[in-house]
Amino acid sequence: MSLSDLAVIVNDVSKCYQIYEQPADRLKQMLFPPLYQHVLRKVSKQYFSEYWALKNVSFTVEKGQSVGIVGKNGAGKSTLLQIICGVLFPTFGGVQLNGRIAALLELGTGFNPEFTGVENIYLYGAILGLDRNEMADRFDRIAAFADIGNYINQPIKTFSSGMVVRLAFAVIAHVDADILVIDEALAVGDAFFQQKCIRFLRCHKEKGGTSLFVTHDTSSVVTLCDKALLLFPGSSRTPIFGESEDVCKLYLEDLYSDPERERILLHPDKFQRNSQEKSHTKKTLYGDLTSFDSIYAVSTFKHGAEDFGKGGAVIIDAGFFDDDGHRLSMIKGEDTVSFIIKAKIYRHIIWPAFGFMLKNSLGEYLFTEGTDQHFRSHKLVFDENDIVVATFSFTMPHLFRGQYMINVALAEGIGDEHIQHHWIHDAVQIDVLSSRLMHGHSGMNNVKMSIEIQSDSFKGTI
Ligand SMILES: Nc1ncnc2c1ncn2[C@@H]1O[C@H](COP(=O)(O)OP(=O)(O)OP(=O)(O)O)[C@@H](O)[C@H]1O
Repeated sequence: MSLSDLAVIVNDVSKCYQIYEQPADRLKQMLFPPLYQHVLRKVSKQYFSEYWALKNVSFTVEKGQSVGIVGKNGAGKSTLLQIICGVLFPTFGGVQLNGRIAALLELGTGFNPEFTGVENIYLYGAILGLDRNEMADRFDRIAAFADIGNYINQPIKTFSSGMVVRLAFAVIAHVDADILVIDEALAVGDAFFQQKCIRFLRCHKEKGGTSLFVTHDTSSVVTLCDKALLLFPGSSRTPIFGESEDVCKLYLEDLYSDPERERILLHPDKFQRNSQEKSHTKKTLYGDLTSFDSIYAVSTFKHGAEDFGKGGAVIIDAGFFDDDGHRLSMIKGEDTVSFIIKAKIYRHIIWPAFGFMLKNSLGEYLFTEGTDQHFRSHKLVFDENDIVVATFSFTMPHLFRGQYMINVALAEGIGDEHIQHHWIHDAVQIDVLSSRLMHGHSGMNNVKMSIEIQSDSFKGTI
């Protein structure tokens, strides 16, 4: 691999912070630096202790790769990103970049709180090397992406943290950066904005762009990143760089091997079987699943959501309904529900097919359903001015905690050879308020659980 194939080269980077116990020590260190102490013939004294946040970090990122940076709190992830972006100097080592970099670091970095959103867009552009005309060309797209309405004309200091992230992401998404650096920013925006950012990041990668993310969410690293870097607090271990899945496994191992966590959880002596239980040789316990409901809040149809299509039909409603046709705003895992898509037809359509896709916060499709194959033999035709309604009835799956979105679509044609007449991103939102799942994407329905204990120490049977 030649140097020109690399976007980022991090070469033996170390960062030492000086820790002062009290503010006066910082002043003393400034007034009496070691050389001055030498001149005064005083015994050289250091008023700070050293903390090595990073030690000997080296890795390279190829053009077009996405890299996730993981590690426990205080492992040095943000420090490393700041060094890569050039806002912090390393104590030793260096970073080489090949391409234009745009970063979303700590909330509001690069923005002036006194300036309006509009002024900050131009300021941010200037920092990234784009002149006023170049930014003016992109302004409408940036404002549409940020979607913060008239707040864009207000000073940034009046923005909520979510609005700051929306604006910052909108800018870095439109400056034609080759390398994007993002520090936990996606966790701040709302679910619709997150989906928009994920779509943008996938698109950036498809076009050959490079990205570096800091996150605590290993599933997003495995899904979005080719490689990952694991850092350890206080540089206690050598950083590990490798395939994202392997590195995330090591990160989880590191996280769960915390001795403090084990000390709290492992008290075997506190849990003894009672004497009555000891009189049995076998005991079967049945799981009480009813006390662990999965409960979801479901939005209504989002009019004006992002969409595309040829316009031969327009989806005018979508949502969850019960058997009596009432729209549902609250659903439990395993409830029987109907997901309904309603459309108005604007021209003659042959082989029409409805579909919907349930996505997690990373934009991954967890479930997709479509009418295409099931209705082929009916040789369906829709005509201008028809109102058509597709109903999908099913038992609601158990979902992991988080926010989910549903895309809805109406296409014409068979299989992959079809025209999308109307596709709406994020038409309906599901918020999981409680979940019986501890891991994974979704749980199985109608699960019965039991545990049988067989032991020689038991006497008798139940
Ligand atoms: N300016 C500073 N002065 C002194 N110590 C600092 C400074 N900035 C960071 N540190 C320390 O360096 C270590 C690494 O901090 P950093 O913010 O890079 O970690 P992180 O992995 O991003 O943590 P988190 O996941 O909690 O955001 C921490 O122990 C932090 O206290």
